[in-house]
Amino acid sequence: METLKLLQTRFSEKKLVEPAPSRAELNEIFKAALRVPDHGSLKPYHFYVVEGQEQLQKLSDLMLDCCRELDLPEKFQDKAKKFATRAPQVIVVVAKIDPNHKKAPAWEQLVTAGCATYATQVAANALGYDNVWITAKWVQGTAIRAHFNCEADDQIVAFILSGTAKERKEREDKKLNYLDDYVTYLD
Ligand SMILES: Cc1cc2nc3c(=O)[nH]c(=O)nc-3n(C[C@H](O)[C@H](O)[C@H](O)COP(=O)(O)O)c2cc1C
Repeated sequence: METLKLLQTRFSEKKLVEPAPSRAELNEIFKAALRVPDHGSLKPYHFYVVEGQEQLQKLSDLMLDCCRELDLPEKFQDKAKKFATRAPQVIVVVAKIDPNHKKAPAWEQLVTAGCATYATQVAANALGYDNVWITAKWVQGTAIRAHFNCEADDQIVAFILSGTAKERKEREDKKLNYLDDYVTYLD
């Protein structure tokens, strides 16, 4: 699909089934993610690809642990229990933050990790796949942070649920109707 059209019509899909991007396709996707703007060329992110029932179930169990640790309401526990069945692949994006970097403060590094997440989503879309970026409060849980090797200042910024939409929505650009609310030209 034409690049501009893809960017203008991107949307999330939450009901995801097989197929998900293959290893070779993921390599192409991550090559796109690694080209996002990056003050200081720090590459302040790491991607973990979680696939297969065993690993997805492990992640679901960890989420449940974190719900208990953080005393999250029942609805989060229900979501955690169902997590392993939500998508065939989950791409976890961890912002690897150096709080003492001279040029790029922590917030800039976090923004770069966010850009890398978005680039991952859109690159997968360009290959014909669908996804949704979720987080939820369990990203602060001790067990999940440890599972993804988070150091003290690191932050899990995304679980990208990845696969193919069960029933793909039509692409539309209706969200471009209210540009004036978000854009001001100072001329
Ligand atoms: C940092 C971040 C965290 C998000 N966390 C969640 C989440 O936990 N659950 C959720 O349903 N959507 C979450 N979203 C929003 C979805 O990714 C998505 O953008 C939203 O459902 C709107 O759909 P659209 O992308 O098709 O416009 C998050 C988005 C961002 C940028």
